[in-house]
Amino acid sequence: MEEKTKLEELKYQSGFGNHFSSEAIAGALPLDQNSPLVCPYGLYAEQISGTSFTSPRKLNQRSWLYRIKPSVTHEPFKPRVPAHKKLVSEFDASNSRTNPTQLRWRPEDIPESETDFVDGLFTICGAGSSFLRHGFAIHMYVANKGMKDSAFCNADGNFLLVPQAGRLWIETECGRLLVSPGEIAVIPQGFRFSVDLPDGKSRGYVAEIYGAHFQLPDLGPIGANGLAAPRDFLAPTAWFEEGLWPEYTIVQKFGGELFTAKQEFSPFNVVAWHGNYVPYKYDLQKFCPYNTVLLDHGDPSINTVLTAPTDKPGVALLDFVIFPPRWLVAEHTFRPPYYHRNCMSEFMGLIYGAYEAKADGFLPGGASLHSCMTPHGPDTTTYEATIARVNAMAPSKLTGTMAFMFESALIPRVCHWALESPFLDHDYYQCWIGLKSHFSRIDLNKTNVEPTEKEPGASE
Ligand SMILES: O=C(O)Cc1cc(O)ccc1O
Ligand SMILES: [Fe+2]
Repeated sequence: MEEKTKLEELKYQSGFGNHFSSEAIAGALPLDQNSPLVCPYGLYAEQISGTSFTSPRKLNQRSWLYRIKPSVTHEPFKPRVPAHKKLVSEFDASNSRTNPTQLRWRPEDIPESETDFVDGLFTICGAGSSFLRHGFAIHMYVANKGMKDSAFCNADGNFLLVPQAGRLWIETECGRLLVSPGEIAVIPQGFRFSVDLPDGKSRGYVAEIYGAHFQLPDLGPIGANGLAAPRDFLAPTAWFEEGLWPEYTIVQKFGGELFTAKQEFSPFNVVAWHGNYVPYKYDLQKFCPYNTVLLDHGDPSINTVLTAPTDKPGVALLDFVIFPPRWLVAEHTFRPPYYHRNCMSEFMGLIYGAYEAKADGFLPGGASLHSCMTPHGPDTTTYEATIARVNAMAPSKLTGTMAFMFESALIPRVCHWALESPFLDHDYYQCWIGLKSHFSRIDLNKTNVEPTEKEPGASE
C-alpha cells in the first residue's frame, strides 16, 4: 500500500483511441509480429478483443498482451458465494419497475463494515440487456476497503467510473491508474482490474454500457478544438507482478451474476502490451466548455465529454455530460436550465459543490432520475432567485461545482431496492410545488428597464 501512495511515480500515455505500446522490461514487446513462435522473455501472447474481429477498421478495438501466464490458467468458474443480489444486466419486472415520477436520492451512507468495490456496487436503474449487447446500467458504489488478492472482470460491458468521495487506485492488466474525485476512468469490457481505496471511505457512480464503446463527440461547427481534448485522456503504462499466490480470485460479472475462479498468480502479469483497447482516465477539470455568449440557454449536449452511440445517427446509448465551472453571460436570458421534457432519460449525479438548478436537496453523492418525458427544471428557490435578479444580470461565474448527467435514448427501469431505498427523497416533488403563477395580463417585461447598451459587468 505504501508503494501505491507514491502516486507521482505513475506514468501515463496520452491520447484518445491511440494505438499505444508499452513495456515494463525493455525488449519484451515483439516488434515485427503479434504472435511469435516464442515471445521475448518466454512470455505468452494473448489478444483481448473489444470489437468483433470484422468490425470496420475505424471502430475496431483490440490489444495484444504479453504475459507470464495466460488468463486461461484458472480453475472453473463457480457462482460466487455469497451471491451478489443487487447487480442487474437485463432489466425486467423481476428486478426493476418503470416509474415516471421525478426521483431523487440522498447520498448513500458509506458502510462501517468491511466492504470492497465489488461488494459495495449496486445497480440503480438501466435498460436493455447485456445478453443482447444493447443497453446500459447505472450503478453506484460505497466501499471502505481495497480488493485483496482478487480482480474483477466485467464480461457484460464497459464501466465508466465517476468517483465522488475517495480516490481509486486501479490495477489493470495494462498498468495502474490513480483516479481522484473530479476524474473519471473507463475500464473496457473484459479487462481484469482490482480497486484499492487509498483514502478508505469511498463513494461513486458507474455507468455501464453493453455493445458499444465510448467515443469523443463530434465537434461540428465548434471546430477542431474544444470540450475534451484527446491528449488529456491518459492510458496506463505496462506494470506487472510475478510470483505465486496461495489463492488469487477472479470475480467475473457475466449476465449480471458474479462467478469466481481461483488461480495461483496475479492477473497483473502483463510485461508488455500494445493496442487501442485500453483502460484510461480523464480529469474533468481539463474540459474546455463552450457556452452561449449572447442569449438563451444552450442544450446540455454542448458539455458532452464522451458518448456511446446507438445505430441511429445522433442518438446516444449513453452520453456522459458535465456541468463544470463556467461563466454565465447571457443577456435577458433565464440562465439556469430551462423547464423541459426530454425523450431521452436523464440520470444526474453531483461530484462536488452545488448544482445550478437546485438550491438544496441535490447533494454531492446523491442522484436524480428524470425519465423520458418526465417534466423537470429548476426548483422554486432557484426560479424565484433568478427572476428577482432580472435587472441585475451581470456576468457571473459558476465555481466550485461539478455535476454530471448520464443521458440515454433507452428508458430505464428502476431497481426494486433503489425505489425502496431509505435514501429515496419522497418529498422531491415539493421543490416544484411552490412554483406560483406570475402570469399577468399586463406584460411585466415591458415595464422593466432592460440593461441594454451597457458594458459587460456593469451593474444596474
Ligand atoms: O435537467 C437538468 O438539470 C440537466 C439539463 C441541464 C441543462 O442546462 C439543460 C437541460 C438539461 O436537461
Ligand atoms: Fe434535464
